Amino acid sequence: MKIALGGDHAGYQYKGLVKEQLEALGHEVKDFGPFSDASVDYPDYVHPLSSAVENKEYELGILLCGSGNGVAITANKHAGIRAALCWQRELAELARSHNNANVMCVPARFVSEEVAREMVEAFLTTPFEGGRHQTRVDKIACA
Ligand SMILES: O=C(CO)[C@H](O)[C@H](O)[C@H](O)COP(=O)(O)O
Repeated sequence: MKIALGGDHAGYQYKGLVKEQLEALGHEVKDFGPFSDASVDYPDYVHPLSSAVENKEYELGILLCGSGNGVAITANKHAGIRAALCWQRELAELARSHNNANVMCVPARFVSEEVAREMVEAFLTTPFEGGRHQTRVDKIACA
C-alpha cells in the first residue's frame, strides 16, 4: 500500500518509528516531513499530504503531532479527507470500519510507542464496513 506520512516537530520522533514499521511491513511510504524536531507549523506539512491523499496518490495518510488536534483540524479542511483523531487501537479500527477514514491523526505526546504501533496496524488492516455507515459518510460533505 502507498502511505503518506507527516506531522510536525512534536510528532517527529514517532513519525520515524511509524515509517520504520510501515517499511518493515512492505508498504511504500512518502514522508512529507518535517525532517527534524525543530519547531514548525503543522499546516505547512498537513496540506500537501492531505492534497496528495485527496488526489488518491496515496491510499492512506498518517499524521502525528503533539495532541493530534492541529493536524486533524487542518486535514479535515480538505473535502476529500476524513481524518480521525485516535488514541487507542479500537478507535483506529472504528475510524476505518465506521467512518472510512483515510487519514489517522496520532497524539504523539499522549500515547505510548506501543499504542501508536497498534493503531497503525489496526488502521491499515481494518476494512470499511459500508452499509449504514456508507449512508452516513455520504452525508458528511457540506452542501
Ligand atoms: O496543534 C497542536 C496542539 O493541538 C499540536 O499538538 C502541536 O504539535 C503543538 O501545538 C505544538 O506545541 P509546541 O509547544 O509548539 O511544541
